Amino acid sequence: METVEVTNEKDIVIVTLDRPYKRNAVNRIMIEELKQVIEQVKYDENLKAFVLTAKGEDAFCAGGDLRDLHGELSKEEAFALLSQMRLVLYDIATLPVPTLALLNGEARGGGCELATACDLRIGKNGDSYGFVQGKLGIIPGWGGGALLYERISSEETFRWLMRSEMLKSSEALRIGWLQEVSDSPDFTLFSGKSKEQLRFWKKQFLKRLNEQRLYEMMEEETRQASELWGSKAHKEAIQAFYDRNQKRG
Ligand SMILES: CC[C@@H](C(=O)O)C(=O)SCCNC(=O)CCNC(=O)[C@H](O)C(C)(C)COP(=O)(O)OP(=O)(O)OC[C@H]1O[C@@H](n2cnc3c(N)ncnc32)[C@H](O)[C@@H]1OP(=O)(O)O
Repeated sequence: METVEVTNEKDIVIVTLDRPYKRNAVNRIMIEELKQVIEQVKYDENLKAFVLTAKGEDAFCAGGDLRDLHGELSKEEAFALLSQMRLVLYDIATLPVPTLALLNGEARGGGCELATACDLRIGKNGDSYGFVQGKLGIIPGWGGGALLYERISSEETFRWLMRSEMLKSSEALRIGWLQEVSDSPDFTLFSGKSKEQLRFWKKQFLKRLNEQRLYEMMEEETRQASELWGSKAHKEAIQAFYDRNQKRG
């Protein structure tokens, strides 16, 4: 694959985002490749656990690729494109095995949404993470806000989405978005556990989740994000990003 690397270590699938030169931003090719990966793992009876990480030291994922997911998309085009990635996140969140995001670097926007689709998150000391969409004139486009309500308290979710700021790993740990902070995140959590153990624990974990309600909340979020996609504030934010990078040459 061009933008995603998939390895399998004793039935633990490790998916590594592989666009480090673009801070692992999610472009259309990566969406397609993630869809293919999820379609495979969803039905893999041998699967014990699912790990999501990324190449490079700087970023786990800088969100949607602002060249692909630009402001000129119509509401309908934005909804269709955002929905593809939303369905990937929903499938990750409802996999029948434990899922773990090993955050090799910062996560921003959709990168936080993607990490939040996993059951658990381990980050690195000193990194930062932010649902920054509010500062870009939009809201999470892949249903990540709805997922966040499943991971941390409603009040902290509400606050983070409205603050739209980057949080240091220590703060992300305090609010319960990170479960661990380490200099070298790994998935030894799963070591020595059988498929039966791991799948049962995930079955128990999913019992508290109303999957239909989550699906509907995620879809509603994508629809609202699409309504905002062509807004002046969003177009200006994207232009500012282009201009910033143009100036830097
Ligand atoms: C649908 C997605 C939507 C959602 O649902 O919520 C979102 O994800 S909204 C959030 C979108 N993401 C962002 O706004 C982040 C944009 N990027 C940045 O702010 C900065 O790049 C950075 C992440 C803070 C890193 O800054 P810095 O260390 O100064 O590196 P560069 O800016 O030079 O980036 C290196 C390289 O990567 C490219 N890049 C980074 N982020 C993106 C992106 N989101 N889309 C496309 N490309 C991205 C950047 O352009 C540089 O490449 P070159 O220009 O080729 O050098």
